[in-house]
Amino acid sequence: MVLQDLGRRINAAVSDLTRSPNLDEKAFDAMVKEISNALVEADVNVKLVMNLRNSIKRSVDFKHLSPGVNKKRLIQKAVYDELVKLVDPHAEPFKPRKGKPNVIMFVGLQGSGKTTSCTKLARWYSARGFKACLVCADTFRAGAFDQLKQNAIRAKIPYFGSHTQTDPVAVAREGVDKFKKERFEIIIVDTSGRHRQEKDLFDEMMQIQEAVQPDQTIMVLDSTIGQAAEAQSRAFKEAADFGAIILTKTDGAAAGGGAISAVAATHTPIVFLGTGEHMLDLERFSPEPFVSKLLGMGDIGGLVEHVQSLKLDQKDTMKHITQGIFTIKDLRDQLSNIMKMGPLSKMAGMIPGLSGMMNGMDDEEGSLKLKRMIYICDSMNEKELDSDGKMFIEQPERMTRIARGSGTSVREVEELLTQHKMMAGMAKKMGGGLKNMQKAQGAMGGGNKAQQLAAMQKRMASMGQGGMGGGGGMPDMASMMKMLGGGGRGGGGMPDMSALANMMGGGGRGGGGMPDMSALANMMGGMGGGGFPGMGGMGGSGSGKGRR
Ligand SMILES: Nc1nc2c(ncn2[C@@H]2O[C@H](COP(=O)(O)OP(=O)(O)OP(=O)(O)O)[C@@H](O)[C@H]2O)c(=O)[nH]1
Repeated sequence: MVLQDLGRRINAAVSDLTRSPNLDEKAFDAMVKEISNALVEADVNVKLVMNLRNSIKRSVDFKHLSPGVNKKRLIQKAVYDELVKLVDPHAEPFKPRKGKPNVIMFVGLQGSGKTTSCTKLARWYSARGFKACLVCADTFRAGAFDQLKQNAIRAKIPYFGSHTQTDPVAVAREGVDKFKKERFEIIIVDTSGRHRQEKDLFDEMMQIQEAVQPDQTIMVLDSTIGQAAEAQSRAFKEAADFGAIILTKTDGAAAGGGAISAVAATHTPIVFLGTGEHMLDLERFSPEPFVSKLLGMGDIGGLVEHVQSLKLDQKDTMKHITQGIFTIKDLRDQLSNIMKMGPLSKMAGMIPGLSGMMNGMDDEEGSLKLKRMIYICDSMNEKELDSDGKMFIEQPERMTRIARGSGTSVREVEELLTQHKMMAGMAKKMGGGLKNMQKAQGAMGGGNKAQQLAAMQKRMASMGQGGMGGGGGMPDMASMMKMLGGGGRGGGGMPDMSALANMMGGGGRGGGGMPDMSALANMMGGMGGGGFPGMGGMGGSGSGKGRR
């Protein structure tokens, strides 16, 4: 059972209860029991589970409920709040300052995912405008420097290390001094791991700490150890003044839930979760978004952040859309942007209600479909790409040529052109409306969109809406629209929520295709750079395996 399954189980328990006609104390007790069992199976400490169970029961005291109270909402809110409490370390991590050198030192047992996480974090900061670099002070494991070097080159991060120096303290000092002189802002020092020798690990940590004076020391913990993470994080908290934790491999094990709650219980801040082997598989940890995501309520703030960090190139397309134009090349650019965002299943977790819907959807299938669409575009000549697609209707033989050139079928080419036609129609309708939208956005004070959306999500959560009990895991779009200011069809400065709703419905019209991640994410996050609604029907001709 992976973390997602834990969320689904809790979600199902709450939804079953709130939908049942007899919402009585007996049914409520059964729900609390099911949630507790799921948590214990995810290796959450039994004592913590008992506390959670008692707190939920106290919050929803059936004997003293006044008749007018909305039981459903009260129960959803109690479960949400208690889960947040369970994973909240109540400790603020260090925040790096721009324009200053911030030294971050990594420690952890061998194989915990330290070197991988160092590079992920350097890339994360680099994507957010920090000048980041890596120092390899792991002189213990042969090949450690080469591994870091390879990762760093792939992520385009400057690095320092030595094949000959055997003293980790000397390498760390030399590397940090060099990068400080070169005015790097995030200097990440990777140290050697030990195999179950905590004393050695902490001794070396102290020595390097002494030499490089880190602003933050991060311990990397493999979350598959579940609640055993408590002992390690407790020892670490005592040894490191500025200690924070990254929990890795949360993608593979339900025990991640146990590890998160165990670390939280020691009040050591959890800064990030490792969610896979890929460079982009690092998610900032924050209790409320984490629980929202776990319960299928999405993490809009996280989605916005993710999209912004990808620095997607939308300039040409946006310029076109403001003029009411949408060429096939624009479609191709959007398809590539979707590909850059990472596996569809991961994106889905951030979108309210979507993770449940994507249940069973195959990432490989989705990305294959996208690739074939890109191949089709790549087989077109410049004139065709810059066209509005009409030339294919006038000269259908062009389709045959392209199908042959791209190794696809004429039907697939037709589908792509239909998709394009629909989007071009939307672009035309939007035309100048988008310009107004950007103007209005400026007039709104240019506030931080990510913050606004995160606040909105918080509000949704506290209202007990969203994925839980929203009927089949879908969010309550009406209230979401209300919260966003009444929908923006009139170009009033807010995103086009009707298009968003369509996309959340994921190709509903087309019959179980892929939802439009790029457009959705852009609409939510890329207001400055402009939104891009309208690919809801994509995949309508797809495999139909979106909802098995
Ligand atoms: N699935 C998954 N695998 C991960 C994650 N983080 C790291 N890994 C994998 O875990 C393995 C060990 O990672 P390393 O980064 O080499 O571990 P390390 O702690 O630096 O190891 P030493 O240098 O030997 O101390 C590698 O195969 C990584 O790809 C994660 O979040 N999810």
